[in-house]
Amino acid sequence: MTTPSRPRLSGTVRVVGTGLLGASIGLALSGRGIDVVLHDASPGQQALAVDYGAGRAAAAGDAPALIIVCVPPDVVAETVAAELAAHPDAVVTDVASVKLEPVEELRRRGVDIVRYIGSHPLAGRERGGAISARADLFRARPWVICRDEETPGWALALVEDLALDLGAVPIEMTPEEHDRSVALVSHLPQIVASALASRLVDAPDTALALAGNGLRDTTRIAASSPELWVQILSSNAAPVVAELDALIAELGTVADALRDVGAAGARRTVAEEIASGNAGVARLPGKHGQDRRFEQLVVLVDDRPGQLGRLLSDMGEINVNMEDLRLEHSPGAQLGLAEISVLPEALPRAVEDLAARGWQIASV
Ligand SMILES: NC(=O)C1=CN([C@@H]2O[C@H](COP(=O)(O)OP(=O)(O)OC[C@H]3O[C@@H](n4cnc5c(N)ncnc54)[C@H](O)[C@@H]3O)[C@@H](O)[C@H]2O)C=CC1
Ligand SMILES: O=C(O)C(=O)Cc1ccc(O)cc1
Repeated sequence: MTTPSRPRLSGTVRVVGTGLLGASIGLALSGRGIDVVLHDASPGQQALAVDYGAGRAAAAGDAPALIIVCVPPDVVAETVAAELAAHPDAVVTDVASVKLEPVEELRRRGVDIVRYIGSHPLAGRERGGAISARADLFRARPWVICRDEETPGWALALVEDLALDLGAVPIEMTPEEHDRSVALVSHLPQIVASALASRLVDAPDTALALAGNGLRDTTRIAASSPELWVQILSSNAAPVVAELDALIAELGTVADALRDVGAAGARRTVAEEIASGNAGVARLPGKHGQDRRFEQLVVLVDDRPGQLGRLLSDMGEINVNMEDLRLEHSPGAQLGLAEISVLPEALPRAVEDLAARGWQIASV
C-alpha cells in the first residue's frame, strides 16, 4: 500500500456553507488529517455535514489560517466580507461558479480584498447538499484561482495548497477570462441540456422507451438545481448570451438547410455541422488532462449473474487496461451492453482476444 503524502496545508481550515462543495472539501481535508471547522447558516445542514465526517462544528476561539466560502453565488460577496472582518489573519477564498461579480461587489462595498482570492473548482454534481458530498470530487479536476495584482505570494500559495491537497490542478486566470471560459464550457452546456430535456416532458412513453446513451450523455446535467443555476446564469449573463446567440445562429443554419434539404448546398451544410462537431469534441482534454482520446468497444453481456465479473477478469487476463466502463441495460432485455474505453493502440488486441474468449463484440 502506498502512504499518502503529507498535506501541504496545516492548522485549522474553516468551511462556510456545508452543502455539496463545502462538505466535499471538508471530507477530503479531514480525511488527510487537517482540522476542519464547519459553519452553515442552516444548523441542520451543518449538523449533517458533521455527521458525514466533513469536520467539527465551528466554535469560539477557532483560529483558521484559511477560510473557504462555499455558499450560493448571491451571498458570496457578503459572506466573504463578513469572514474577512471576523478573521483578520486568515486568507479567504470562495468556490462560486462565477468570479467577476463577487469581486466587483466586494470593491463596491469598499472591502480591502488583499486577503481574498476567488477560486472555482470545475467539479461538481447535479445534486446539492452534504448528502451528495464526495471526498474525491476534485481529483484531477481544474481549480481556477483568480489572483489580484495586490495578492501576496504567501496567500496565493495557501489556495494553491488547498487545490493540491484535494488532488486538483490549480490554474491561474483573471475573473474575466474565467467567466468567458465557463460561459462556453459549463454554462452553455447546462442550458442546452435543460432545453433538450425539457423537450421530453410531453413526449410519448413509446418514444422515451427508445432512449439510449446519446440522450443520456447530453441531458445528465438537466437534473441540476434551478435555484443554483438561476443565480449562476444571472451572474454571468453577458458572456452566456454571447455563447447562446452563436449557438442559436448555428442551429438556425442547420434547420434552414433541413427545411429545404433538396436545395443546392443543403446537405453540405448539414455534413459540415457534424464534421465541425467532430473537430470540436476531439479538442476536449481526455483522462489525465491530456489531449488523448480513447477508443470504445461494445461487448454484449448476458443478463446472468457473474457475467460482468467474468468480462472484467478477462480484460485483466488479456492485459488491456480499461480506461472507462459504461453499462447499458434495458429493463426486460436479456442482454446488457458494456461500453469499454481503451487506448487506441490496445483496441485491435482487445477485440481479438475477447472474441477468442467467446465474447460478442457489438460494435467497435
Ligand atoms: N454544485 C456544483 O456542482 C458546484 C457548485 N459550485 C459553487 O459552490 C457553491 C455552493 O454550491 P453547492 O455546494 O452546490 O450548494 P449547496 O446548496 O449544496 O450548499 C450551499 C450551502 O450554503 C448554505 N448557505 C446559504 N447561505 C449561507 C450563508 N449566508 N452563510 C452560510 N451558509 C449559507 C446552505 O445552507 C447550504 O448548506 C456555489 O457558489 C456554486 O456556484 C462550484 C462548483 C460546482
Ligand atoms: O456535473 C458536472 O459535470 C458539472 O460540470 C458540475 C458543475 C456545476 C457547476 C460548476 O461551477 C462546476 C461544475
